Amino acid sequence: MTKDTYINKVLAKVLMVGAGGIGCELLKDLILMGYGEIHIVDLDTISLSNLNRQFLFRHRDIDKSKSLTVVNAVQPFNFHGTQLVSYHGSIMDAKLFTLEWFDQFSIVFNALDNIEARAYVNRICLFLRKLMMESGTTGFNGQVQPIFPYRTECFDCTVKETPKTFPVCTIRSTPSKPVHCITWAKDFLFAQLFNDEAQELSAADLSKESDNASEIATLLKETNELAELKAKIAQSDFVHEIVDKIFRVDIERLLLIDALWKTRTKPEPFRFEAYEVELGQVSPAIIDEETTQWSVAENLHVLMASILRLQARINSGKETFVSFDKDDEDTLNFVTAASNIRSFIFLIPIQTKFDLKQIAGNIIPAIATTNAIIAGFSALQSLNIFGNDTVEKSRMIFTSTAANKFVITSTLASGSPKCPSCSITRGIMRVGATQELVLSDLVGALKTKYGYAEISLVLGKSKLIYDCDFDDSLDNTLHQLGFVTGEVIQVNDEDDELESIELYIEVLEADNAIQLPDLVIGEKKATPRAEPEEEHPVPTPELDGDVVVIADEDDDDDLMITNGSSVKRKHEEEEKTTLETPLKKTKLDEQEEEVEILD
Ligand SMILES: Nc1ncnc2c1ncn2[C@@H]1O[C@H](COP(=O)(O)OP(=O)(O)OP(=O)(O)O)[C@@H](O)[C@H]1O
Ligand SMILES: [Zn+2]
Repeated sequence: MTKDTYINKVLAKVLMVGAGGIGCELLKDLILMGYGEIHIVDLDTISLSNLNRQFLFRHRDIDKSKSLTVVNAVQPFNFHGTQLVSYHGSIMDAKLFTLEWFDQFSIVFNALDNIEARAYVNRICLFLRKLMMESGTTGFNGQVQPIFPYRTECFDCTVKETPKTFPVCTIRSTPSKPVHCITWAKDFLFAQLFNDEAQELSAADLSKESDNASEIATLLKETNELAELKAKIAQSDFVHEIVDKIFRVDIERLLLIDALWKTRTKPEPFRFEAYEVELGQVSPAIIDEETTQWSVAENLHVLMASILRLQARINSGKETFVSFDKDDEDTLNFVTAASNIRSFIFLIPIQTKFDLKQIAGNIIPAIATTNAIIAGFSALQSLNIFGNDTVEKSRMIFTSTAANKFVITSTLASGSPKCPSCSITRGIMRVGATQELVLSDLVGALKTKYGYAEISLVLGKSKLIYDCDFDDSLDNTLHQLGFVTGEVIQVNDEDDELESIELYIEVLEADNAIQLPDLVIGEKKATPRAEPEEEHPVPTPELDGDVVVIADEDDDDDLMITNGSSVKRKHEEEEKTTLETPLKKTKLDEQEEEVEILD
């Protein structure tokens, strides 16, 4: 490191987003490297399952804020006296984290676990032309991507595959894989019985997925009966009624729908009586045997035991409902046993509790070593930023499981001309008095400033607020239309001659003018926000068994049932198992071979 690099680094203020698996490692590295000031943002609290790899946390820290806890945890080795500032909140909270706030940092290190937050930070860094060090790991795979805005590929330059979901009818009527039964047990059965916030699908939702009227009627009936049973949760025969309904009555009803079984093997309704003797001989210790495959009677024992415990928790009044959590033994036991008995009925292989936990909870195990390697390279790569030839010296880094190489590097590619984020000219628009300024003021200002003859305006992801055929809102105030700090507006040339632009809206308290950024607007070339094109197919990784990562709104590691999708049953065979984030191909400078890149 040269003297200049050292001085610049010591003076630098950097941001680290995410204090989880990569974040803990990265913070340690940045502190030991002697960065002057590090700000840390994380929205989460520490949970038991974090402790095996997020080494800055201890058992006593469970339920405490991650970002606040890491700051104290690193003090014993904060040899260079790095200033640390932490924030508990989502980086996407534009009120808390304004553009001005982002602008104070020389580098933004992403140590996140979801596409949405990464893409958000990417866009902010593009607006501010700020360097971002993107990193991610999944199991043994990991990568670091330095992003120099408008010079090298940004996070959105490669197509990110939407996480996999399953058609509802596969889950509810015709499961064929363990993961279908797990999803049913966790997202349908468990949620319906023990979680008040569970939402059930309407007939309209179901009809989008199946053309079979009797199937839809059966599924709705199933759910209504479950809701009636749930009302009996405090009663002593609850357990037997549940088992009989879900594993016998519901299955018998499904069997009446001939169309479902023309090409599929029929399920066999479960008869409690057939296992009564064996059930009496099951050792209660079976519940702790995580890596053995339980017999049908053992699954039945665990199911009944877990229902009793969950029933007692709710009856005690301490909890009004219980949510599935892979670290909550009662919920995991219930889902394992219910899923396995359903698998048995549908002639699908049974899973051990250990395997099921991976699938239902944390799907691809996070590996501490991969996090450590990736965090190390993320920190090391940041040193390039302070020297000369920064782009030329920077590399993408990938972990490798090949016998003779641990990491693979590649030079940074330039941004894709089709990228919805970095192929578009962007700037920051500052507006005050949004309660007084009306849309026509803005339309006029935009046309004058940028030379458009006629424009259309799209607010946020897709809200068209103005074009020449839709001028109803011209007299509405910007406030009424939803102009708030953090929102983005896209300006398109109705004549298709000039490029579109995207403006980040920053609402100012005092000033009442519209301040538009100076932008050079060329002739129209690519269509912004274009759909990803076929010519860059995203390969689907081969995974063993049914390991999948599927995101829902709250937890990126959750499985979920497709809900209201327009995919009908005939497409169900097309379902794919995917990683949380996409893979793409890139050329390598050293090996001249192609590798798969994991974001
Ligand atoms: N929008 C966001 N703003 C701030 N922090 C975020 C945001 N989204 C995710 N994070 C944080 O990024 C970190 C990612 O770390 P990691 O991948 O290890 O996930 P985790 O939730 O700690 O672990 P696991 O999901 O495996 O239990 C988490 O601490 C998470 O809270
Ligand atoms: Zn891009």
